[in-house]
Amino acid sequence: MSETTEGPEDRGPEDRGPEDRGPEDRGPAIAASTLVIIPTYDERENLPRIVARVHAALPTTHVLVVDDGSPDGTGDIADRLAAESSGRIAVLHRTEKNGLGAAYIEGFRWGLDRGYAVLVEMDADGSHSPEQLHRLLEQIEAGADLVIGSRYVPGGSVVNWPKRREVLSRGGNIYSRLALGVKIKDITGGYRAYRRAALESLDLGAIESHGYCFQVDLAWRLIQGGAAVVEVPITFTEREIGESKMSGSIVREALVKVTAWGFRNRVQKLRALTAGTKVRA
Ligand SMILES: Nc1nc2c(ncn2[C@@H]2O[C@H](COP(=O)(O)OP(=O)(O)O[C@H]3O[C@H](CO)[C@@H](O)[C@H](O)[C@@H]3O)[C@@H](O)[C@H]2O)c(=O)[nH]1
Repeated sequence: MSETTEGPEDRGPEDRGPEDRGPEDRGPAIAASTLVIIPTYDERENLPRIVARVHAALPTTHVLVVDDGSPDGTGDIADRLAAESSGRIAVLHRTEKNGLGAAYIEGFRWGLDRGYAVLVEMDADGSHSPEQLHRLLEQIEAGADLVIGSRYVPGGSVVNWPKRREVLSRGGNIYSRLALGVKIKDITGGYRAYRRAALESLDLGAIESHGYCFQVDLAWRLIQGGAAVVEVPITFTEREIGESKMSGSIVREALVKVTAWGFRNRVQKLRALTAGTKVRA
């Protein structure tokens, strides 16, 4: 299904100890065992910029690009970046566009197999600022299982997003909160850091969400499992180059799935209530 291009050294974080921390290390110590996963579809101009920003902000952090056979040649650019990266960038090539969820799951598996302590989700288009990644990692170091970079907590913001997109996003978050009974303000947000144990606790093979409701799906599964989920404020900036891959079918998938999860949860709670046991969330 997919093939990997790795940088020349192909060293996972398990190969490095604290003695390897040099003066170039910036940000929290855990940055050196962090993998930033960047899914790409037609992001040829954005990819080199975002990768350079990640490494300028956190020089020891590794990057995995998961490209779905982008027609614009993003995959070739990713290969070139990997070849020049001294092992800090790797690339997973998938044969065709198959959704954000499937791309991330393949990236998570790759990162878990190689021993990374933290796995980060980040868009390629610059909406998620690598300069704010340390905020997410600091919360992982403080004990969180999942940290969501949040546009909708105090201090968070959205810059240059078309009004209808912001309304859709805010509406989707309010609907998810009501349907699922959770307190998270930005459960659809895609700038995240996962502690590896949190991902290991999930049956990744059972996750079928294709589009952006994948974000809700994962957070919801973790909340139900009792994980510590924390939001930190971020500034989300609309892309300057290229186009969003958001579509009607992505919105419909989210609406149908979130409604079904919420309904199922209410039924479970009712059953538990009558049986005298407790259901999370
Ligand atoms: N490999 C792969 N990558 C994809 C696919 N679809 C989208 N991507 C990549 O996923 C990232 C996000 O896609 P965009 O289409 O730019 O997202 P957006 O509209 O800005 O989405 C925003 O809202 C989503 C839903 O709330 C969020 O999940 C996302 O993080 C962001 O906040 C980009 O790097 C894009 O290339 C796919 O099928 N396959």
